[in-house]
Amino acid sequence: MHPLLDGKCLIAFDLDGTLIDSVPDLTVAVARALVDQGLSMPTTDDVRDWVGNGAAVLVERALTWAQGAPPEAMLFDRAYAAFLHHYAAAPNQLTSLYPGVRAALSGLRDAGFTLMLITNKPERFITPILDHFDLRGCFKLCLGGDSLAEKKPSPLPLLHAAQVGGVAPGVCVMVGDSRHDIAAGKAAGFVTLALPYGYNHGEPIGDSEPDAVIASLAELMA
Ligand SMILES: O=C(O)COP(=O)(O)O
Ligand SMILES: [Mg+2]
Repeated sequence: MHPLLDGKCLIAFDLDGTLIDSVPDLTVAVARALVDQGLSMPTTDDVRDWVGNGAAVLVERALTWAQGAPPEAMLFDRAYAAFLHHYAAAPNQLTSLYPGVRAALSGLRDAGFTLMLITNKPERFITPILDHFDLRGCFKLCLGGDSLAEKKPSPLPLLHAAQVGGVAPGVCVMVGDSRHDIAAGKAAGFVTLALPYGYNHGEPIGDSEPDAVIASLAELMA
């Protein structure tokens, strides 16, 4: 077991860039949404840097990139609706689990940890994706970016998770790939563990000063 899990009982996991490599499917949905508006298509590398603040900000960043200026409200509304439509049609076509995820989640659950999922993704996409990978049963609670009044980097969803788990923030851990996970974790009083392989706007996750950077989820059980 990783030493920072000592004495802890609740672990909150981020989804995109932490458990799943979702950028290929996000790219297809964003590209289709932009083409629907007569705009040009981004690449996977473009989209990777736009992920992390939820779907609305993703679409806003994509439109700003395509037009060279922030979108007007009507264009945004059309493109956002198109993105939701296209992503809902194929959230799992090209998405894969990162190495070590399945074994770590089942191992930690069997070791007695309460596992929760806190993503900035819209809540409606959580169940289809977790069901696809047969992971829904690992989590006691799953929160999306629109489940509560605030999303990460706000500590609100993490504090809510601790409350639902009936434990103090000091015995909770946040595991994530982006500065928003680490900022939320620090503000909530959680221990923070970071993965370097995900999506962090092109910055090294160590810059956010998590309590530790681990190479993969396998290190949680090692
Ligand atoms: O939808 C996003 O922007 C990212 O979601 P995440 O919080 O699971 O990384
Ligand atoms: Mg993430």
